[in-house]
Amino acid sequence: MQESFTHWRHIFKLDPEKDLSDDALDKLCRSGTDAFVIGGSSGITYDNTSALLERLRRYPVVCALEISTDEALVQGFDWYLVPSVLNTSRGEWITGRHQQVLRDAEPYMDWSRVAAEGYVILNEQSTAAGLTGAVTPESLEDVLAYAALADKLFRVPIFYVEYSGVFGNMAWVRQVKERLASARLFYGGGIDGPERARQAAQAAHTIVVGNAIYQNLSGAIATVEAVRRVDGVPLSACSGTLPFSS
Ligand SMILES: CC(C)=CCC/C(C)=C/CC/C(C)=C/CC/C(C)=C/CC/C(C)=C/CC/C(C)=C/CC/C(C)=C/COP(=O)(O)OP(=O)(O)O
Ligand SMILES: O=P(O)(O)OC[C@@H](O)CO
Ligand SMILES: [Mg+2]
Repeated sequence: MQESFTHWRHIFKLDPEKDLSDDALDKLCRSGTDAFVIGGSSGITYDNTSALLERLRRYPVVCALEISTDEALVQGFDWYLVPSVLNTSRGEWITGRHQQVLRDAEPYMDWSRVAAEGYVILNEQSTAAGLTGAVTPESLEDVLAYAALADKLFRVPIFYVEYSGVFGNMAWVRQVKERLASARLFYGGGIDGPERARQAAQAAHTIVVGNAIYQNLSGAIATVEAVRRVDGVPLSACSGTLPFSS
C-alpha cells in the first residue's frame, strides 16, 4: 500500500452508483492495489459516496475521492483529487465549479491532502466528454501541448489521460510520459485484464482500472499482479493490501 499518490502504480476506480457485492469488494481490497478512488461522471451522490467509503474503511486501504460534483463532498478520505478538464471550452469544468466550491469550503480545507488533476479526455463517446463538452485532440502534438500546459505552466501534480471506456493509444501515452517534467501521468480507459494492464503500466506512471471491476472482476484483479510483474516486484513481496488476516 502506497500512501501518497506520487507512488501509486495501480488504482481501482469505484463507481458508487454501481452495485458491488461484499465478496467482490473483499477481493478488491485484498488484491494488493495501491489505492481506491471513488469517482464517476454521473450519478454520484453524498449518500452513495459515503456508504462506499464506509465499506472500504473496514480494510487498511488508501481511499481517495475524485470530486465530480459539489453534492458529494464527503469528509474522511485520505486524498481528494480535483479534476480540471483541459480540452473543453466550457469554463465551469476547468475552474468554474471549483471556484464556487472554494467560496465556502476553503477555510476548512487541509490542502496537504488535495491534488489537482489536469484531465485530457480522449474518448469522445464517454459520458465525461459529453458532460463537459470536451473536444478530442486529433494529434499527438495536441496532447503534448496539453501535457506541457498542465505540467510546466500550471504545474499540476497529476496529468490524466482519460480514455474512459476504450483502450487508448499506448504510443501516445508513452510519449506523453517522456515529456513530463514533474507531473505524474495517470492513464485510464479499457484496461480489462493483465495484457492491457502490462502495456499501460509500461507507458504510464499510474494505471486506473474502472469498468472491468463491474464487467470482469477476475480480469480486473489480475491487473494488479500484471503491474507488479512490469516492475519486477512479486505480489507476495508488496506492502500492499494483502498482509492482513480475514
Ligand atoms: C468538505 C470537504 C470534504 C471538503 C474538501 C473537498 C475539497 C478538496 C474541495 C476542493 C474544492 C474543489 C476545487 C472542488 C471541485 C468542484 C467540482 C465539482 C469540480 C468539477 C470536476 C469535474 C471537471 C467534473 C467533470 C466530470 C469528470 C471529468 C470527472 C472525473 C472522473 C471521470 C472522468 C470519471 C469517469 O466517469 P465514468 O462514469 O466512469 O466514465 P464514463 O464517462 O465512460 O461513463
Ligand atoms: O472505466 P475504465 O475504462 O477502466 O476507465 C478508468 C477511468 O479512467 C475512468 O475514469
Ligand atoms: Mg466508470
